[in-house]
Amino acid sequence: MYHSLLDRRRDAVTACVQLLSDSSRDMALDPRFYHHIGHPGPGSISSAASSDISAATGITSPSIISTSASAATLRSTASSPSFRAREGFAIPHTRDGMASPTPGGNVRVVVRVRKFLPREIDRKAECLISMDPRTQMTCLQAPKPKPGDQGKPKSQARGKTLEDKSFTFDNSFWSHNEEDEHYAHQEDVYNSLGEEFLDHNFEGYHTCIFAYGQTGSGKSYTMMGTPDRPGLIPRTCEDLFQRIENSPSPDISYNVRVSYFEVYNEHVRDLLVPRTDPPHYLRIRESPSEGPYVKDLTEVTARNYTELMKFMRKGDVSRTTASTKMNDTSSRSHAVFTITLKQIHHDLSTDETTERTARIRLVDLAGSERAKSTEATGARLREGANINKSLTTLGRVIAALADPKKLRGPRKGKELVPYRDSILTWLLKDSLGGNSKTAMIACIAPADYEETLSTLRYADQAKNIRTRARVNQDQMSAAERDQQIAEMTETIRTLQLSVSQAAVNQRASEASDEKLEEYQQKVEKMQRLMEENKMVSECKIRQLQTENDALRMHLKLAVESLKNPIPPITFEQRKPSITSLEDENQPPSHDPEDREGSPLVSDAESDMDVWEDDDTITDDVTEHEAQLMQNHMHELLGDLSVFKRKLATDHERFRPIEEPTTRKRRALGTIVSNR
Ligand SMILES: Nc1ncnc2c1ncn2[C@@H]1O[C@H](COP(=O)(O)OP(=O)(O)OP(=O)(O)O)[C@@H](O)[C@H]1O
Repeated sequence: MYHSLLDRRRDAVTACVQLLSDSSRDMALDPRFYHHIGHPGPGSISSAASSDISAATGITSPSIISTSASAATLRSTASSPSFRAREGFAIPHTRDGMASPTPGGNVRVVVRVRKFLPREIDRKAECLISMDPRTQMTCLQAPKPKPGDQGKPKSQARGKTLEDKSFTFDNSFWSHNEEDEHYAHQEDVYNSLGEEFLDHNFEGYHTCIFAYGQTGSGKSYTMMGTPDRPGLIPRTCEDLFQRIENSPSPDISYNVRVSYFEVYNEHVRDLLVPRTDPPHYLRIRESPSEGPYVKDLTEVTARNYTELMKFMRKGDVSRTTASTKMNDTSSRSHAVFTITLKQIHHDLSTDETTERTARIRLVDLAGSERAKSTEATGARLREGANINKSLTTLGRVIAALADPKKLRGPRKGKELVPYRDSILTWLLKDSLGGNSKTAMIACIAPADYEETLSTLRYADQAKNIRTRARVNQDQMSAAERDQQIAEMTETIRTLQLSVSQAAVNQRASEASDEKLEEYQQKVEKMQRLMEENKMVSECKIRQLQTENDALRMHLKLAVESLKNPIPPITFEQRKPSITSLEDENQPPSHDPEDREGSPLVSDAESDMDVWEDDDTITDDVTEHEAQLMQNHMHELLGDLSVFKRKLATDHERFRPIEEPTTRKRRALGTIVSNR
């Protein structure tokens, strides 16, 4: 139905344009009319073919975005969002759901050195780091020998081999002293890393940025920042919504969801729910399609930047921190902030929807620490041990991924990456070695040789990891989507029955638990699908409203143009130059006979007569044509109303009646009461 209406409307508008072009051959139509309908206007037909504006509707097609995005090299700041990702939906049309594979990329590794903290200033610490902004090289100098080491060569001081070391990274951020012209502010870190990663998200890639380093090296400062110096996470959130709000295309809908959890002492805790005593820990599951995930993790929709920040702060407050000797507010857990960006593009002409999903994972790891330096005891010591355990596993995972040959097990070709040896690495499996574009920010303190060397070695190894990021894209017609929902409804009904049956029969609780879990997952998936359907129908309504407005404006302008045509521009003919030369030598004639003989005067007069005649004829024609077109337009508006009514019905049908969580709870409540 949508198609036939659309085709009819398109034909009619084209006919109107043709009609107007024909009738305007001898009169000038208001140029605003041509501009408004996206028609090139008389005399510029050839350029129409390359126009990015639909001749039928005047609505900017997404391809115009890619034209503007051809300035792919544009750089921008956080306050002026990047245009690089604005490629619209120039989607590679694969129907298998997973869009075209793209060549894998290496993990991007950057390093950032912080300024001295008061305790370092107090002990007159020396800065061991230097960076070359040209080559992005980071140099670590061996510390000066202590008084007891006097006389020994520098390399043997403290009984250890301490040497100067150099490493080259994708970026070396110098944040040690603000007076330096190369000082890297929070904004600089975002501009050279966060912005590009957000571009990837809009292209449909999953991304992960994680901060790594010893305790007190500046990870939380880089990721979260402070209220007056926001870090990478708040900047990403802000830029994300700025881009969405500035999105010029009415046919793309956006959905942003967020979750936030911490891994504390090898347990996962939801940071978006209030703390409980005893703490409620979540379990980890692995699905064949999604990989490892946290079961029952809260995922909420954020409609704007303010809401997103509210969730971020809520989670931040809930995160486990404590004061240690090395850091007053030391993070005692690994925090994983995840934003899921869904872009749904609806093509009105084919009634097909294309969905891009990107997961933005921003991880602030707990810092590695030496019990000797932190002087921790009791709970702090146990936390430290667990932090170190997961970071050591992370190191082994990085080492395995960076050199997979080393870790080929006894079975030929089988890789052994120890993801499962810690909760952190298991959950980050996909981000570290799978479908993700990943970056590591190695944070270093300026005056700790050994810890910094260890961090730089990790970072150096991580450079060799290759991930296999691909665009996560799905294409579906409206009919397919409806069918999927119908199938899912049926599956849910069957599952619900079998869960109730299992409960009634008091069978092994494990089997019923599995069914229950499967049922929950299906219900959640269906809720998401319904939500997306709602977005698609909202998108259709938006597009139609735009077209409707455009059509009304066309009608108004066309009728105005027909009723009040701009008179054609007449050019005063000049005498041929030879005549002028001849006439210059003669006095002006006042004889009426002479005037009659002059072709110039008589032509001008006859022109005037013709114009008067044309005007009378045109008036009749335009009245008639205006009437014709008005009829056409009325018909079209009628069609559009039918179309809108159909959409409103769809919209009503797919509107979620309750909050998803309430629904889920009720569904579960039903099952529990059935048991
Ligand atoms: N680039 C920087 N500029 C100014 N101050 C910084 C910078 N980096 C870190 N700091 C300061 O250093 C201190 C420690 O930083 P932060 O808490 O971010 O360390 P961390 O690596 O997250 O530590 P932990 O692992 O213990 O949580 C904080 O007071 C922070 O404000």
